[in-house]
Order: sequence, then C-alpha cells, then structure tokens
Amino acid sequence: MTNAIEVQNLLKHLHRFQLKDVSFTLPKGTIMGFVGENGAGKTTTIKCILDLLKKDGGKIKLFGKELHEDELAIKSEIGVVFDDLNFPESLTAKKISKFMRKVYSTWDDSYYCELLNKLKVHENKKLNELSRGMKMKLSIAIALAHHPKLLILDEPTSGLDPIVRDEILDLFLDFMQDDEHSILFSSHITSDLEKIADYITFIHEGKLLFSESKDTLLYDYAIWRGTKDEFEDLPSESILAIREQAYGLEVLLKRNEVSTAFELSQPTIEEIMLIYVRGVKADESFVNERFFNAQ
Ligand SMILES: Nc1ncnc2c1ncn2[C@@H]1O[C@H](COP(=O)(O)OP(=O)(O)OP(=O)(O)O)[C@@H](O)[C@H]1O
Repeated sequence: MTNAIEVQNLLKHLHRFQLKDVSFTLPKGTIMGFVGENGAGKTTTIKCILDLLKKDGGKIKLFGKELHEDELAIKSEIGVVFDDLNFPESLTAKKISKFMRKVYSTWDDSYYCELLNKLKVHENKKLNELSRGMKMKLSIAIALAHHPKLLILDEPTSGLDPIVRDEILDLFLDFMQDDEHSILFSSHITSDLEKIADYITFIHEGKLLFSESKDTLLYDYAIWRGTKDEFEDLPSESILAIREQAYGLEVLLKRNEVSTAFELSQPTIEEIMLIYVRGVKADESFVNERFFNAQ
C-alpha cells in the first residue's frame, strides 16, 4: 500500500526554533491528527511537506514520490487549508470559483456549489462579510472542489463553535468514504481528533514524541495515579511518562505490562499530551534517580 505522506528525519532551522528529526507516515485511506502545543512546529512541518518552506534535511514523500519528481501532478492531488484564506477580502465565493477554474483543470463548479449550499455559505457575499466559521467552511469547499486525494489542514476547527466543528468533521468523514483519500489535520482540539483520527502524531518543541494509532493510545496505554510509595511497585519497564501532582504521581504506562491488581484508567488524548508535556518521559536519564529511589 502506498503511503499518502512519509516524513523521514525532517530537519528545519528557523531562527531560534528547530524541527529535529521528525518522522511519521500517513497510510493511504486514513486520517492523522497532528497535535502539539502552540509553537511546537506543526505549521512548520506542514509547510515543509508542501515545500512552502525549504527543509534543511530529511526526506518527504507524497504518494510515494518526492515533490520534485512530479510536482504539478502531486500538487493537483492535494487540497490545503490554512488558518487564513489567502484571497482579497473583496472577493466572493463565486468569484473565487472563476479564479480556481484556471488553477485546477479538475475544478468542479457544480460540486463546489453543492458544498457551498450544504455548508450554507453565501456565494455572493464578500469575504469581509463572512464570519470566521463561514470563511473556514469556504476554505474547505475550495480545498475539496478539485477532487484531491489528500487533504492537509492546519487548525481547520480552531476558534469555531461545536456545531460548525461537527459539520466540518462530518465533511471530512464524507471525504474519507473513498479508500484512496487521506487527511493530515493539525489541531489543539483533542476531542475532535478522538472523534475522527486513525493516527495521532504528537510533536513537542520541534521533536516527535509519538506517532501511534489512536486505538493503541486509548486502549494499550493507561493512567495510574497514586503516591510515591505505591509507585515503587509498578514495573519500571511499563512506564512511559510521569507527572507530579499535588496528591502524588500520575503515570502513563503500557496497560498489558502491568498486573490487573493496579487500578488503571483509560487515558484521553488530552491526558496523554499533558503527561508528556508537563511531566517527564521515562527514558530521560534522571527519572530513575528522581522517582525510583525517591523515599
Ligand atoms: N518565519 C519564521 N521565522 C522564525 N521563526 C519562526 C518562523 N515561523 C515560525 N517560527 C517559530 O517556529 C516555532 C514553531 O512555529 P509553528 O507555527 O510551526 O508552531 P505550531 O505548532 O504550528 O504553533 P500554533 O499551534 O501556535 O500554530 C515558533 O516558535 C515560531 O515562533
């Protein structure tokens, strides 16, 4: 099976920020949620994938090829949504369509109108008369109207109310009815990712923390909470990350490496992110000293 996106050891330096050795794979036919706190490097990674920023190292393949091998053909298979609509504010959705027809030979006016109707976006209103939610829906209609196989979306649901977010997620699920289609979707809203993502890729300070299937994260990982004394009984090889809390410790671990005698809870994506970001990873060298010998 060809992968929609393969990122291998991506490096990018930007003034004081660096993407360090970021690697992940988006299999065709799946949705990947790309998460990380503000400034973690999500937009930088997406721009490198689209070659809007030149990478300093690593390899990126789209549909099994590097962009330079077949740039026009590859780009025509991708629909992109960024936070901002990069069109003059005086344009209407209808005028944008006239322009896009010239950009994409596969632009489908009737599908575009169908999407605008479905999403209740007025085709004759100027962009500066549309709400943020309407503009985002318009961006997504524009991204879909040339029938791409891959959608790359940077924060498509941020700042939107739950109803509009739900409409947008439904649209993504409709798009995924075709097995050839794939989505890479950056977001802070972990509940949206829990609803639709097959894989979660998480970056922190420019480094990849994990790229896993959502089911592995939700069912193979578990959270244990207890005191430092009780913690001594946990098998150390099961531990992924530890966070100190007012009551003691919160530990992310591998469920099947811990006896059923321990009380474990199923984590949410948000809890996993918080333990990794606010806590320490178990493979960091000072963890043994700090937690296992703590008395
Ligand atoms: N052109 C640039 N020059 C220098 N630094 C930059 C540039 N663009 C982004 N950065 C810095 O790179 C870091 C990563 O930014 P990036 O936009 O990739 O993060 P992000 O994960 O998308 O964040 P957010 O969720 O806030 O959008 C930030 O510290 C940002 O200030």
